[in-house]
Amino acid sequence: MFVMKCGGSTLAALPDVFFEDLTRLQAEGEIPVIVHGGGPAISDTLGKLGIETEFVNGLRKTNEAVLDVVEMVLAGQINKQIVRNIQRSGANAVGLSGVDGHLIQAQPVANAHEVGLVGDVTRVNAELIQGIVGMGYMPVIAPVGIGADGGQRYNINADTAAGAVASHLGVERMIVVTDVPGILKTVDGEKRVLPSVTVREIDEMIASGDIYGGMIPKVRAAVQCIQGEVREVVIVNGSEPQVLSKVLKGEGIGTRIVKA
Ligand SMILES: Nc1ncnc2c1ncn2[C@@H]1O[C@H](COP(=O)(O)OP(=O)(O)O)[C@@H](O)[C@H]1O
Ligand SMILES: CC(=O)N[C@@H](CCC(=O)OP(=O)(O)O)C(=O)O
Repeated sequence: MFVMKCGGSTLAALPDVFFEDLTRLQAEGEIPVIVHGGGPAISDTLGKLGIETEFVNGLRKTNEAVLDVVEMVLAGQINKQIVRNIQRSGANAVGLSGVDGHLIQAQPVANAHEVGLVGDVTRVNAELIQGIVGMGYMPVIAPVGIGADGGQRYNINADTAAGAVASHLGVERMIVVTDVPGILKTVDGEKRVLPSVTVREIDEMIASGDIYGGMIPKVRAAVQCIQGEVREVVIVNGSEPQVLSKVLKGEGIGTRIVKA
């Protein structure tokens, strides 16, 4: 089993072969568990509705009105689009949000006074995921969390949610699919993909500004989950043909984030 996080930056551009690759892997027993984003689509709909949106350190400032849109777009539009794409390629998929079956339990983030109803994951219902997988369906998870009291919803960054799902499931590998071929660094005036980076190098790259914006929650989630059972997190570009198979075969593709 492996966790695959699919970013909103790349979702619309994912080719049919990406979903065919996913389906083949499932048939071979690799079992993908998918957590998806959809940041650009949320911003789009908020814009159409005239609701202002703002990011603080990569997290969307979220109130109840924003949360309504986040849930509608992520758990509705995007989640079902991915489920349809997987089903079209011949596999079985079930879409859920973190609210369903208390799949992702959350609590307010430490800087809730700045970002509002944004959550950190406290618990993942791994049994529910195992059950869905056991029935032969690929779980497709939208990162909306639910409080322990079952009342409050939370907007969770999709990278953070994926990292937490990977940790709680105890998978060996998380693959982060995005719109760049890995972590890039400018060397001698040329942008290069780093084949692997350690936790220490990540800290240095954030401090120097080499890693910024949407890459920050990805590397933070990666660092957090490789402290546990997850052996490596690989960041890849979704438009690379058969990218998931290549990662699982150990081909040197994208950037691997490893403990040391
Ligand atoms: N060092 C880096 N290497 C590659 N991309 C980076 C780096 N630092 C920041 N980024 C930015 O991170 C973006 C990916 O994050 P994001 O747009 O949030 O994607 P997603 O929607 O897939 O989560 C890249 O398109 C790039 O602009
Ligand atoms: C708290 C927070 O920022 N949540 C994100 C959830 C979606 C997401 O993370 O999507 P990407 O993976 O496409 O960036 C948001 O509202 O945009």
